[in-house]
Amino acid sequence: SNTLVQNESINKTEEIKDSILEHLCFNLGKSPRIATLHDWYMATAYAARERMMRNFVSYTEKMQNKTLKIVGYLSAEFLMGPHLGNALINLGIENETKKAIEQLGINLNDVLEQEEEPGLGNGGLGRLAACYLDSLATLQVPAVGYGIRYEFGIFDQYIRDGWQVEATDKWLRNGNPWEIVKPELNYTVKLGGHTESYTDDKGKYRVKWIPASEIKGIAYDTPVPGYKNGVTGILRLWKSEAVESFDFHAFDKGDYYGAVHEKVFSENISKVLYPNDVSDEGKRLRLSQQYFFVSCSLQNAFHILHLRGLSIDEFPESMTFQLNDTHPSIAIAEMMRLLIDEHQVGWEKAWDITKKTFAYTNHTLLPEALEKWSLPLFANVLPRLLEIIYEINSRFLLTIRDKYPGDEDRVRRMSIIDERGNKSVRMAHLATIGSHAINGVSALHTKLLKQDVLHDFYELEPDIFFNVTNGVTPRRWIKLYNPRLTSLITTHIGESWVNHLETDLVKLEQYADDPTFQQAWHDVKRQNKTDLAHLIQAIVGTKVNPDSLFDIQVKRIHEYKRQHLNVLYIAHLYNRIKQKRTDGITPRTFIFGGKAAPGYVMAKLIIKLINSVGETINNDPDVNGLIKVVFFPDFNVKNGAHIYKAADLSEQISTAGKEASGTGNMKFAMNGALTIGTFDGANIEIMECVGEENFFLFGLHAAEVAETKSNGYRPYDIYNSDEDLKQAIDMIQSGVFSHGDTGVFQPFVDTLLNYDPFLVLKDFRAYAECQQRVSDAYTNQKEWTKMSILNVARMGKFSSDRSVKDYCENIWKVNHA
Ligand SMILES: CCc1ccc([C@H](C)CC(=O)N[C@@H]2O[C@H](CO)[C@@H](O)[C@H](O)[C@H]2O)cc1
Repeated sequence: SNTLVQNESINKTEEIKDSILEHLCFNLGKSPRIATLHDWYMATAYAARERMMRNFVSYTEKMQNKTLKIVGYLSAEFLMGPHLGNALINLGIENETKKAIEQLGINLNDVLEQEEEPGLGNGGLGRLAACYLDSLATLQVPAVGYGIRYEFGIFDQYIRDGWQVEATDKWLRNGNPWEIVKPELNYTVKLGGHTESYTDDKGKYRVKWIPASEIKGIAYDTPVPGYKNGVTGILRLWKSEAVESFDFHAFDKGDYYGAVHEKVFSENISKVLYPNDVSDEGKRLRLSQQYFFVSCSLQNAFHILHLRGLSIDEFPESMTFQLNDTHPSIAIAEMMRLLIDEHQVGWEKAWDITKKTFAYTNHTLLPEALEKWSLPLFANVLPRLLEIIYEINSRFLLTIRDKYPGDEDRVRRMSIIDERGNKSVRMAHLATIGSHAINGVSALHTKLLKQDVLHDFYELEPDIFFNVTNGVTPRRWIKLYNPRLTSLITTHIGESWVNHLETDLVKLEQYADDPTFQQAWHDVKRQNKTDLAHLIQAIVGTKVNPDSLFDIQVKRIHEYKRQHLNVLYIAHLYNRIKQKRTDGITPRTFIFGGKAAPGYVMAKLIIKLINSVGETINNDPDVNGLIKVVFFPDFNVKNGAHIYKAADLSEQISTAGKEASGTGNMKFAMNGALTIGTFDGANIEIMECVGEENFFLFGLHAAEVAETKSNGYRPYDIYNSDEDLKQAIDMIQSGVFSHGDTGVFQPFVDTLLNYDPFLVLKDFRAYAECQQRVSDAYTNQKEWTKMSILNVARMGKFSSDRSVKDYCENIWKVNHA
């Protein structure tokens, strides 16, 4: 009965309070009287971690079970976001902890704000890995996330005079209560040097790698709680250290720098995350980082195999690895090296084990994002791995010549080695040839992958190509970050939806026409918008109207994501307002957010343009607040918490065929925003689920984009044929938004009028007309609210639980809860 439940909750509150006070004393050596907010955060974090560790230990015990197949998720990025809030939700103690902390005279939100975000990722790929770890634990799939413990994550973004300014992300400066160092789990990784072949005592041909340097990798484990199931998964991140951290002899000789040189060199490997999320820089340190964490992870896997008393032959049945894009794909060659050089397995058997063990997920079709390592660099950093790749390649090309006799062009196209120019290693080819399954991340993306980037490989082995459409975890992205919507949903359909989204969320449909429910739904959104308006006022200093339509575009800044199409429309609206052509213009607040890769000049110029247009419009009395423009700085998981729940309109306007999937689109729709979007990535599947009538679609389809380009696209002609567009561009060019400075945005205008590689001008008119349909629809709040309810109700498919189940059933062949 509920008195029992109440008592139980009271006891739990007491328990948690005591536990927080104990950790404050034992771990922090502080009394409540002098404790800082950060101390209370640390104490609460330890209290939560304590509850996870019991499950953690029993879970690692469970992993000993020989029959289980463990999933290893290899990713150079894990964008986990703050841990505390999520831990309380998944442990089911958020209410009791809130009470306990209040009884100690503090506010839970203030404590949560204290946590530094572990920004160990750039964007979509890194966040997807984090959502998948949550679902793996919630679905009780034995799994380990393997990655790099960067000392500095993605940079903090500041906006100075409208420009992005990067600052080092010292996320570890106040310590990290969530990680447990495992010094006993350390592995040596070789770099550089050369190889020597010899015949071993059994007369067998062997190769020895004499490295130029050796690095030590130390494991740091972070517990990953499943949702209310007593399961805690593992995120195992590797930190690089020197094998010998102090060279006494160099010191003796007074060569003080020499004495610590190895230490500095070694620790540099896991020092910082590369902040690019599309263009491959091909830097030596990046390749060393990739090989470092992959080698540590595979050596750890063989260690676990041994601890489980399993033989090398049983490797593929006992452990399977997912390659999160090509960044860890050197694993294919490293597996072969460990099997052949360290375990004396023959080539064929080693290859059989390797191919059965690995699967590869592609996350982008952009040519500049496909990793290709220059051969000389590769040979210099990883000489033994290159030898093995040559052997893999020559044996593979034999099968191609066999299957397609005389088709040398196909051989050239499929080779891992790109012989053109100064030769390079195509990592997507290595990943594909060495995997038993390849998948894209949305139906359209997988189709284009088969048609285009990996077409030859698809023709060769069509059955190993799968689609697994992305998903996001409803625990963090609805229950944690939108508590008002969560309780409205739960009071109407129960709470099973949180981990049965596919089957249960749709129960909401029955309330779509219910006026009371509609009102409550509208109020939730209104309150969330008010909260965001306060935050924007506090951080940016701009006053926005929570009754205006909140039109939000938050994601990494990139030309294919077309933030500049959005800005062009805003300039057009401003132009109409200045010309007193305001009919049909609904009050709107345009909110942007997103980081630009530090070396991406055009992306940084687009940030400046957004801020300049905003400054002009927000301070123009003629506009009088009809529209406002805000650039929300430092967009990350923590700030996303305030943004997704407050949107009326989600901008998913990438050039068709360029956004592999998108996951922000899912987070917005799951929180009641309607989408204006192109026929691209997962937008298509979202529209199929929510219904075309509840989605604002516009623009060219991928095939039309290709056709437009192949027919010779002349953006200037469109500029001259669309007066509204022309005037909007002329305003930017003539310095209307830059205090008369006609130079600052010249590169932007030139690129647009002469190249426009992402067809912004071509889609402008359709976008503007679609935005008018949005404005018209928003005037009917009842209808809009109904559409919003139906959007949420029909988003069940996009839970990361469904995605992980797809991987379990089609690729990893493992059971799940
Ligand atoms: C070599 C530099 C680099 C770094 C990261 C990447 C990632 C693949 C970029 C990325 O995050 N891709 C995004 O992955 C998401 C998860 O699948 C998708 O939803 C996005 O559409 C895709 O852009 C490419 C190249």
